[in-house]
Formats: sequence, structure tokens, C-alpha cells
Amino acid sequence: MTEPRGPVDSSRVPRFAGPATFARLPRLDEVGHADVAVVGVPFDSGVSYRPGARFGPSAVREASRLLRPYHPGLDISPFAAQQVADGGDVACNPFAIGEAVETIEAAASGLTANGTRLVTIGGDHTIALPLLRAAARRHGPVALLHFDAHLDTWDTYFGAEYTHGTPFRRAVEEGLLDTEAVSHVGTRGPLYGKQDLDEDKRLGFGIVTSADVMRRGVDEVVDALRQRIGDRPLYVSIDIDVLDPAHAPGTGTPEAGGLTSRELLEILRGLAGADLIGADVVEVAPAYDHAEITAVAASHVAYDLVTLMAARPGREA
Ligand SMILES: N=C(N)NCCCC(=O)O
Ligand SMILES: [Zn+2]
Ligand SMILES: [Zn+2]
Repeated sequence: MTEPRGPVDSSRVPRFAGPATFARLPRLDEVGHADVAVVGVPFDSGVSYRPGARFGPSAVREASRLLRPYHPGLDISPFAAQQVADGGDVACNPFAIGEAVETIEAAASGLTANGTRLVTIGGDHTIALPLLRAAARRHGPVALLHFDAHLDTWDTYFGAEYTHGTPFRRAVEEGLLDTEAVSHVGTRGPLYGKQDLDEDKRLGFGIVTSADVMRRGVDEVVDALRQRIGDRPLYVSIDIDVLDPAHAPGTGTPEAGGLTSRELLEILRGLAGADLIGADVVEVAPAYDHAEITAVAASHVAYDLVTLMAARPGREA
């Protein structure tokens, strides 16, 4: 096997120079095959409040210029352990949500056909549904860890089935998830009614609220989550609004009382060894960001996801 091609050397070419691929990695078409591809989905036609997550992928790539190749927390050099590449953006129709959902599913299926694992940068949370469809087609029903202020298991908005508030209800209905192992982490904030929680529970979800993370602490939360996941194939979906607006102001539906970026990163690191088959980071809306706070957080979260994939190579690698 040839050595993986890593990022541009920032001691030779300043990190603020040149095109912003994720972490200054090569493009997928430059390396041919990747074990892990970071892919953008600039789609935000499913939002219920502030738009703008269509600019998330480019903002996260820009903010990722400062990432370095060694992860001390996990003692891994993720770009040396495996070939990681930037897979570019999925071009989807901003005027037709159903068509966009099909385009995203087809793109994800194509990109993963030879065993490549995806870390997808959104885009709004609508995109998790087609990504899960592609994942379940390869792996069967998957375990899900869903980091979010919101449940995203609502039924419809204005009669629409495909929105950023409904992907996980659709995913359960379609049999994409192993409902013995689906959890929300970081939920908080007002709901439409108590029935939101009842219906979510009926769908099979467990909940670790934002307040639970604060009260129980990261280690206990990680233990509980890992027990529920077991050795199932795991998909991790991270809505950046799981972070407190102080840590992620640049998002479409902010809720007070969220996780710190430190708590989120530590929970992710606690997942090392899990069979992570795919992941997304969604809902970064740069127009509401300040000083790249949100985009930097999202770039580090994506880096940790790539590193978790290096910590346990894919079954098909
Ligand atoms: N940010 C996501 N994914 N969903 C939020 C939906 C909340 C609402 O419109 O009531
Ligand atoms: Zn959310
Ligand atoms: Zn969400």
C-alpha cells in the first residue's frame, strides 16, 4: 500500500495560502481512493427558521486550515493512519427538496461503494435522512448517536415530510435505524407539547439532555452511550446547535443552555473504538457566526470524527 497523501505542509506553505480543502487535505480526485472522505452538502432548503447553512461547508473548510496532523487526545495521526481526502460538494437542487434528498442519497451511495467512509458537512439537518439511507443500504439498520438541541423526530412542517426537524422520524419509519440503539444527546429548550417526548420515546429514542451532561458528567454519559451502542455499526449525526449559542452562535435554530465545545469533543473522544461507519456535522450558518466561533468548533468536531475512524479502520478497509 502506498503511504497516504497528507495535508499541505504548513511549515512550507502558510496555512492561510492556497485553496481551502478540509484540513488542507488533497482532493479525492487527486488521490483516486480514500478511506475517509470529507464531503460538503450545501443544502438548506429544509430549515424552519434562519437560513444560511448552505454556506456551512465552505465556512468549515476555511476554519479547518489551522487543524494539525496529530491528535494528542487519541494519540493518532489521522491523516497518516489512513487516506483522508476532501470529496468536494454534492450539487443538489435548492428548489426541490425531494429531488435534493435523492441526489444526496445517490451521491453518498456512490462515494461509499468501495468502502470509503464519509464525514459529511452540512447543510441543514434534512441531509441526515438520505445519508442514513445510504448507510443502511450498506450496513443494515445502524445505531445512531444524535447530538442536537432538538429531537428532529417531528412528523411534518406545513405538511412537508422532508425538513430539518423530521429526518429521524422518517429514518425510523423507513427501518434505517436499529431502534435498540438510538439516542439523542444535548436536547433542551421548549417543545410544541409533551407529546413530542412521548412520540420520540415510542419511536425508540433514549435521551441524554444537555442538563444530564452537566449533572452526570462526560465519563458517565460516555459509559451509558457505549453500553447502548455495543458493537453495532454506528452513525453519528451532530447538529452544531447542540452547543450553547456562546459556543456556536452561527446556526439557524439556537437554544440557550447547551453543551460546551469541550464537553462535546470529550464525549466524542470517549467513543474511540466504536464501529463508526459514517457521520455528519450540520447546521453551521456562517452569516450568524462571529469570529468563526461556530465554524472552528465544527471543524474540530469533524477532525475528531475523522480521528475516530482512524482509531478503528472500517470493516471493509
Ligand atoms: N435545527 C434542527 N435540525 N431542527 C430544529 C427544528 C426546530 C423547529 O423548527 O421547531
Ligand atoms: Zn438542532
Ligand atoms: Zn437538528
